[in-house]
Amino acid sequence: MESNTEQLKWGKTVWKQFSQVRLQSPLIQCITNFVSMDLMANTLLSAGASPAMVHSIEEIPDFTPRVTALCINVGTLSPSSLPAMITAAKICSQLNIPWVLDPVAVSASAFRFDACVQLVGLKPTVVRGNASEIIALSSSSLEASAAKGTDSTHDSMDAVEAAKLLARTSGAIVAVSGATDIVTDGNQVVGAHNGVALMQKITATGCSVTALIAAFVAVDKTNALDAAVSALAVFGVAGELGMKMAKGPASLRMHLIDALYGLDEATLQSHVNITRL
Ligand SMILES: Nc1ncnc2c1ncn2[C@@H]1O[C@H](COP(=O)(O)OP(=O)(O)OP(=O)(O)O)[C@@H](O)[C@H]1O
Ligand SMILES: Cc1ncsc1CCO
Ligand SMILES: [Mg+2]
Repeated sequence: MESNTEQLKWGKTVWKQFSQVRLQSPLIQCITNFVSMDLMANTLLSAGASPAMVHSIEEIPDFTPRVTALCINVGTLSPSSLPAMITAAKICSQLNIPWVLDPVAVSASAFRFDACVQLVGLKPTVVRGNASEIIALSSSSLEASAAKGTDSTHDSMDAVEAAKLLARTSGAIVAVSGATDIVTDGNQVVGAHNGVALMQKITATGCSVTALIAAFVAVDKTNALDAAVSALAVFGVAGELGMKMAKGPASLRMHLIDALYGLDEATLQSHVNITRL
């Protein structure tokens, strides 16, 4: 357990960044999968951000330069959706707009693996995946991964070295979700221990926390590591608070969103559990 002073410091950082999201209401473009759109948009709205699920390649040259941050998620990737993702990522990289990549089920196929490798090459600010996704993406071959679907078959702590390697080779901040959420720039490693296991039984909680990371990075561009830690901690605390009222995954989904919307400084500070690893 980290010292009280360290916890208090993290509590202040997390609250400061969350307050900025509420104050600035950053416009977050999400090019995401069909499963996650609803939960992702509602997560962003309850956190105070402004979501826009604008996907069409025809709209990207007009729209993407005006967003505060972009979230790209390959969950239901197709040959027709990939060019829009690449175009939007290129615009963000050129215009210094932060963007975040969620490599959902990166090992599902060679097409998806190659697409994720290409997107990582377009310099995302943050890459957030579950442990199996980050382990697969950090290796250079598709064969290395056992998990082919969207759920992790690894513990997040098993992915620390893979996350550091991916951060060093890509230049991105890498976040791994799980019982302990891990965030690294390739050197420092921070663990956020909030959340409840039942969050894994609600589809798209991972996708939604990636979008929340985009909202936090949008308001603190120069400190993407802390922003990613803060977003993961806030979402985890909302899960813990929601769990007090939930009867199962469906009601947890509802109560998590309510808890995120109503989260106040004192409650956040007393729940945040972040340590350097
Ligand atoms: N065992 C656990 N204990 C506490 N929180 C957890 C646990 N597992 C996952 N979480 C939390 O659940 C959320 C989703 O993480 P998860 O690793 O399930 O993402 P994912 O596999 O990418 O999900 P999806 O693909 O369905 O969006 C994160 O906020 C994470 O911190
Ligand atoms: C279940 C599922 N399939 C493709 S994307 C997605 C949402 C969780 O990642
Ligand atoms: Mg996922």
